[in-house]
Amino acid sequence: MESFAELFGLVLENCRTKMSDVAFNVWLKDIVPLRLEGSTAYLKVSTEFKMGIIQDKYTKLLQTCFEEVLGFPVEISISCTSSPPIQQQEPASNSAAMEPFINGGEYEYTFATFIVGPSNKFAHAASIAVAANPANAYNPLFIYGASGLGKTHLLYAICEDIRRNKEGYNIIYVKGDEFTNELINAIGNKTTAAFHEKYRQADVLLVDDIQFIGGKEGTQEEFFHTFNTLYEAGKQIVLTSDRPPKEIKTLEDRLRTRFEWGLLADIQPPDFETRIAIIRRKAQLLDIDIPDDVAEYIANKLKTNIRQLEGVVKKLKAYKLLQGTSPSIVIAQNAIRDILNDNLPVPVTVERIISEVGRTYGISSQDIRSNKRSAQISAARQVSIYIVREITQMSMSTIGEEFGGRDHSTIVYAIQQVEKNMEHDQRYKETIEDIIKNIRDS
Ligand SMILES: Nc1ncnc2c1ncn2[C@@H]1O[C@H](COP(=O)(O)OP(=O)(O)OP(=O)(O)O)[C@@H](O)[C@H]1O
Repeated sequence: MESFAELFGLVLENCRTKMSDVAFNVWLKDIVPLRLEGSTAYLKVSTEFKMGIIQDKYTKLLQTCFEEVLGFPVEISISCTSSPPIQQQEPASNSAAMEPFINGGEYEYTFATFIVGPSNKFAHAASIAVAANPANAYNPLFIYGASGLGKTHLLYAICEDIRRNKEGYNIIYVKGDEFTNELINAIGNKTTAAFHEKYRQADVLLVDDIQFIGGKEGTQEEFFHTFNTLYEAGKQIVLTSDRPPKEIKTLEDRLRTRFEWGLLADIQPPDFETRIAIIRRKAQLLDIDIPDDVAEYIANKLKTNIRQLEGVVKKLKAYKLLQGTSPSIVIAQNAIRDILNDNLPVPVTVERIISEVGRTYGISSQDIRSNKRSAQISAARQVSIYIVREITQMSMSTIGEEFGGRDHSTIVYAIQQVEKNMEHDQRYKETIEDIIKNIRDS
């Protein structure tokens, strides 16, 4: 289970099946899960009155439902917002690299839990070599492949392996878009020196989804220097991307060539046998029996994304816990339908587009929406308007409203300007195409 909140969601669903809807909605629905510590579940509600009722009437039920989900008994400790605060143990917010090591051990992203097949054995072998011999095997190691095929898993496995075997190594894991955000914040807060310091002191730097720096000039400049400093100092760099460097449009040539200096390793969608092995492994971890015909059915239906395969197994486990139904082909059909629906693309919002354009040009969303007329802000605003039209197909007047009540002709003019610039300026055109791709892919 990814988090206590998610797990508590299952517990609540379980409770819901054992009481009336009204009672559930009145007493249990709004409970806030705080944390699970040892075998005590800490929960919070909004009033003392609710707290009293739950303690008197529903503790037993909650305990039963917890035990059915977790497989072991728990004590319930419930507080209310007006009672003295309980110290919450939040994980350190800036340690993305620690995430996989504190997930309660349900599914650690290690080499041991990575199933190797023909589609990923090259990337796997390269990752093992890099972890065993940082900076002396392949540098940089560039792993690429479509979403959900195990790139992040391999990065975490490299981190974990080095952490275990090379004492004192400074390992930094960051996502491409977080690197950009951190840089923008550092510029805003005048802390760029600290930013340089942080990244240039890494012994191993792992950047997940590096494609997100494409088209962002300031970030590329910064990353170029970080890359050179680390490379020249003999430090290991590992990058992942959804495509090879030559297909990341608007990546500066000097970065593209550097990314190709070491080893490029691709991951392809898994073959049938690997898909079955992954389903089996996940089922074993979640302690659920999946008959062969059901596993084969799932493997035949979901061929391109391992995250979805795992999602189906999790759903089967949830059905078993909540409804007592054992995995069958019919249940698997439902689970697959749920997963595919969950994965329908989320509609892109205007805010999302503005913020992506803002990040590319180093301008805040607020300025893009404002009436400020500086050349840079106006240019970013025009690009935002163009992309909103491209992606959402909103009417000109609705776009005008989104951008602070601008009239129809201003919107038409902005779009025409961008189209004109795109015709004459290849680089400008590629930047816009890349922003659109980033938005559509994320
Ligand atoms: N070969 C494998 N063996 C076991 N589990 C795997 C394997 N490949 C992927 N997974 C699991 O599939 C899920 C998705 O993998 P991961 O997050 O690494 O994909 P990704 O390629 O980084 O995707 P994205 O580009 O969307 O971030 C994870 O839970 C991961 O553990």
